[in-house]
Amino acid sequence: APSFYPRDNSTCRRTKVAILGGGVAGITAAHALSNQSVTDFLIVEYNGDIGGRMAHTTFGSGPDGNPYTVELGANWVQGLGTESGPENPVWTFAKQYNISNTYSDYDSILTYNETGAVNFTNLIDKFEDVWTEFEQNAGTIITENLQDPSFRAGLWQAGWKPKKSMAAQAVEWWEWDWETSYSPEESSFVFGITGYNLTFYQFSDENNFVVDQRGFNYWLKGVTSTFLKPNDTRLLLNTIVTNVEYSSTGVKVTTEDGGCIEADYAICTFSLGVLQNDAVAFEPEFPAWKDTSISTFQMGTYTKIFLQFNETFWDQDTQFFLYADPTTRGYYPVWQSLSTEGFLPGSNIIFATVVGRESYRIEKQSDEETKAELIAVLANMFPDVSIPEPTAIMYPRWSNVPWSYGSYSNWPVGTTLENHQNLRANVERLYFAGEHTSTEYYGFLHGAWFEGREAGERIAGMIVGTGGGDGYENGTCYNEAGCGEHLRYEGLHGTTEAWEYNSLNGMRISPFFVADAGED
Ligand SMILES: Cc1cc2nc3c(=O)[nH]c(=O)nc-3n(C[C@H](O)[C@H](O)[C@H](O)COP(=O)(O)OP(=O)(O)OC[C@H]3O[C@@H](n4cnc5c(N)ncnc54)[C@H](O)[C@@H]3O)c2cc1C
Repeated sequence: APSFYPRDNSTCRRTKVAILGGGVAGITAAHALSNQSVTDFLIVEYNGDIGGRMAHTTFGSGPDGNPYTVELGANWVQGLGTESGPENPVWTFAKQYNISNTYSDYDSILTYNETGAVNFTNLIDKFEDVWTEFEQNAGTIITENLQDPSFRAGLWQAGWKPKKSMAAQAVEWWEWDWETSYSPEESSFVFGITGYNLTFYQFSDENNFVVDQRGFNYWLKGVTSTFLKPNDTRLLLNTIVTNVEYSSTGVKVTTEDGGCIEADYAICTFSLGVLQNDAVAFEPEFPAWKDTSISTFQMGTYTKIFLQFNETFWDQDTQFFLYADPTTRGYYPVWQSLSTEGFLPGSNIIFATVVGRESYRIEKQSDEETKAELIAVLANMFPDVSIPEPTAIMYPRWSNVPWSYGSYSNWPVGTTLENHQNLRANVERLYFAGEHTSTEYYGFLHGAWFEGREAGERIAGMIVGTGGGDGYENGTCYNEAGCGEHLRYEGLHGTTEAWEYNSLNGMRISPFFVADAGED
């Protein structure tokens, strides 16, 4: 008998599929199972609510004395879609559940340095010209199976060399680090380009910012209510997984409250940060191919720091304020006004964003220390204003959140599709899904959505289609790339071959097709 059999059978709950995590991927996995009439599943969630990194909290106070709702994690629907083309599923649901949102107008921007307002928006145009050139270079790397260089090298070869200009570095941060939470030096060139294209060319280049006072996760609750009853006993909230024992016949999950679940299959949707920080014990230890992928991919940190004042002393009609610090790249570079029409007008709330090393630095500081730095930056940006004392300050410390350990994943330099496929691949009966397993849309809500669906369908295909010789057959497998086990690579090649860009490796859409569409 497999070693995971519980010492005391009577204490374990039995289910067909244990879904570990109730974020977007976990919920869509459960939805996919339900759609194939597999209703014997349990969702185990650390927090008291579903949504995971689509998480909100209350902040400051409004005219009625009640606080505002602000998003700590995901805030935008990114790449909405067009009438004729495919639509981002998150956008489809955002519309269905009337999620309040506003189009992010990236032309609504003012630029600053330590002397105050200075117009360097021409550098934004210049960067965008370079982008057109280097995406062609990325195409060549793919077709010719060449080595994946850093995003920095890609920029450099296309003529973008910002070293001597803090303004150019601020623009680069706005265009790159702000999205990926890593620097160009740390990021993959090829998968940076494909990731960008598959969201912003396949769907559209529009990003809509959510200000719904019910919270962004309201749509996910709506979706959940279509297949779970209120207080459904299949959703275990406030339940922390501590151990996962897996084998070729099943999975046993132990929770901090002493409970356990025995399942035929499990889908682990914990973030890459959770996997990297040994927050959950997996037994047996993962094989080398799995560990290599977990340690290779990066978990970034993205921090929004919210400030409320008694007045709005910045331009009320502008959405974005970009600051080039004289000495430190990425030092409180982007500021967003929530006091602007379409957001939370009259709220007097503005927030700054930092990522990566700056996030780690301020996570170790007190709110007071960070507040002093923010006020000094605002004093640089607005030399004619005597910056008032904020009435509220708040920021999350994502890299220490025990159910996330970071914000979202990124692809490092010199990666291959094979290495990433190993991040997606199941180990025996334990399957994986989440934003980090998405080849096409890593880092995004919709990445988690597609991967959760695929994991649910792969398993449903096995459960529903037991009549077939392979354990599943046509008609019962909904997943385009097949059901059952994932492809995996026990020996990794140095580069990715052009034909490997296929759905078996999580690339359902051709990166070439998208690059062509983008050129039109
Ligand atoms: C600051 C920030 C900004 C972002 N901005 C955007 C954006 O604007 N647009 C966008 O599309 N995406 C954005 N993202 C990314 C987006 O939030 C994620 O891609 C997505 O929410 C990930 O969903 P998931 O299901 O893969 O993982 P998660 O949401 O992390 O779900 C995993 C679940 O597992 C649970 N869990 C973890 N450990 C345990 C345990 N031991 N026991 C039980 N349960 C556990 C967690 O509580 C969580 O609910 C942002 C993320 C952050 C943090």
